[in-house]
Formats: sequence, C-alpha cells, structure tokens
Amino acid sequence: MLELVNVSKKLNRQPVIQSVSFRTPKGCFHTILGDSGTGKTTLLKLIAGLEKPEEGRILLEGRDVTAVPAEGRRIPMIFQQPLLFPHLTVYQNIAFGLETVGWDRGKIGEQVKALLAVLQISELECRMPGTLSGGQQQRVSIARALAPGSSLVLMDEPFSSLDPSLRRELGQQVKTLQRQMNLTVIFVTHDVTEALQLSDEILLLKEGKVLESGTPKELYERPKKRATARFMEAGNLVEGSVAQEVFHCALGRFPAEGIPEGPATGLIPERGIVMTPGDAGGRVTDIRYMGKSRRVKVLVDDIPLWIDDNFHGDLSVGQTVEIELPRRIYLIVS
Ligand SMILES: Nc1ncnc2c1ncn2[C@@H]1O[C@H](COP(=O)(O)OP(=O)(O)OP(=O)(O)O)[C@@H](O)[C@H]1O
Repeated sequence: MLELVNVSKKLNRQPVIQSVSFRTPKGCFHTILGDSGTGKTTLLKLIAGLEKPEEGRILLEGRDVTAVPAEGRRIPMIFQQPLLFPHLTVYQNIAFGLETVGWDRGKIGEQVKALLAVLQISELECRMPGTLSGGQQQRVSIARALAPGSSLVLMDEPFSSLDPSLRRELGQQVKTLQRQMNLTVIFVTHDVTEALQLSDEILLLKEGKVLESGTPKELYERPKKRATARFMEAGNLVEGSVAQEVFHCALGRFPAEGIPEGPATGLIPERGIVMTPGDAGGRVTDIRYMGKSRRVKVLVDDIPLWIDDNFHGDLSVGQTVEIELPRRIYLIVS
C-alpha cells in the first residue's frame, strides 16, 4: 500500500536521506529504527508530503503521490509532543478534523465516542487538554489522528516523553488498535526494545541509508550485517575466520557449512550460554540484576561474554565459573 522507490533528500545541501526504498503492505506495523539524527523524521515528512524528495518516487495504493502536497495526501501524523488545541475540549479536539471535512453531527458523535472508548478515555470527553496528564493527552492525539478513518498513520516517537511503564502500556494499546482496525502504521523510534516488541517489520536506518530490514526476529537473531547485530545488541560478537567450513575463534571451533572462507563474526546470544559454578573456564567481572534474570559478564580467555543467567544462586565478581557454549553459532560475514 505504501512504497518508496530510491527516495533521496538533502537539507541544507547535506544528504539526509539517500536512495531509500521500501514497501509497507496493508495492515503492517512498520518501524523505522535508528540513532538520533539519522533521518527518521525526515523520512516520515517525505511520506506525509511535508518535504519533497529530490529523487525517487512515493506510491500510495499504487498511485504516484510524489508531487502531491500534504493537503492532498491527508496522512495523519502523531508527534512526540501531543499537539492539541488548548481552548477545545477533548471531544471537540477529536471532532475538529471531521467537522472541517463536512461530516454530519450524528456521525461525528458516533466516531468520537467509539474512539474514546477504544482508547479508554471516555471519562475525559469534556476535559480541557491542559488538565490532562501527558499519557492522556497522547491518547487524545491518537484518537484525533485516527478519527477521519485513514488506514495509514505516521507516528514519530509518540511515547518517548512518557515514563517507561506508561510507554509500554500505550505501545501495547496502539498495537492492539492497529490489529483491530487493520491499520498500516509507520512508526519511528530509536528504542530497540520498543521496535522489537511492536513491529511486524523493521527498517534500520543509518546515516540516511537503509542498513537492513526484516522482521524483529530476523534482525535480532539472524542479522546479515555486523552493524545490525551491534545496533540491535543481539548478543556477543566474536571475531574469527572461516577455513574449510569451520569457524575458528578464540573460543574454539564451530561448524560453518556453506560459509565462504575468510573473516567472519560469530553471534552468541546471551541466553545461549550456560554458566555453572566451577573452577575453570571463566571469571565473573560484572553482575547486573535485571529482575527476572541477571546479566553476568564473564571473561573467557580474555574474551568478554555477557550471559543472561536465570540461575539465581550466589555469584560474586571475581568468582570462577564454568561456561558451556552452544555447539553451533550464527555467523555474519558482511
Ligand atoms: N530543516 C532542516 N535543515 C537542515 N538540516 C536539517 C533540518 N531538519 C533536519 N536536519 C538534519 O537532518 C538530519 C536528520 O534529521 P531527522 O530529524 O530526520 O533525524 P531523526 O533520525 O529523526 O533524529 P531524532 O531521532 O533525533 O529526531 C540531522 O542531521 C538534522 O540535523
């Protein structure tokens, strides 16, 4: 339903978006993930028609809208800070866009009440925005953006000003809403965990270019590039090389069938390593308590390995432990 083909954009004569292509099917929660300043907001503005690309094409439902301005595309966008009219009630804020396009009063009432109910803010209908919490205001902005019934919605870090538990709650609520209404959402974030939890597809952007794209599982467990594995904090990366279908590294030898000869990086998930008390193998150098598990850093032959440890027995920094690595590890060659 949404497609970008080799889209490029310069701002202040600097390339900000460079030949970006992707396709978002209908009903997909598609996240644009990347560091600050990497061009995520610019990409959303290009989709909304708030910026015009120098090169490339933007297609909506197969129609080329590259030259169509924002007013002609009418794609709702939700920003980090809720932008509500301060002098209108919650109801009036949500109804506003519907009145301007000529909906009749009965239909507006039904739509506003339905959205208030879905977002669990029916009791706020008559309140003024200034009397609401940040999370409540953001719920109202989401209701207002969804009101005209667009099947495509753009969201630019919509939860980043909220505290972590509210952020998770609202994220899950938006995800449920997106599924129920079969919305196509283009969601911008720099938060890897948020992207992994909410997305159907992730586009990883780096310095204005697509570094890699795929499902959360693909990018986290089977990244094609080292840079992706690093960004996703996918696990322990161990350098080595492949010779005759065997990967050699400081931690030992691992099968590497079908992998080309030469340098490679092994990816060992933190939860893929078993650690038991013992007097050989590794030395604990750091312990971070995470609640359900703990992250333990162990030096094995001078290689630091992070381990996700569910065994909550006594453990202290400086202690020696035995380490069991998986028999097979995933290898990255680019
Ligand atoms: N109007 C502008 N004029 C000149 N440069 C700009 C303009 N807007 C953004 N930029 C630059 O373009 C680059 C990309 O900015 P953009 O806001 O798209 O990044 P982002 O990934 O959304 O960042 P963040 O996560 O910090 O919001 C940055 O280097 C930024 O300084």
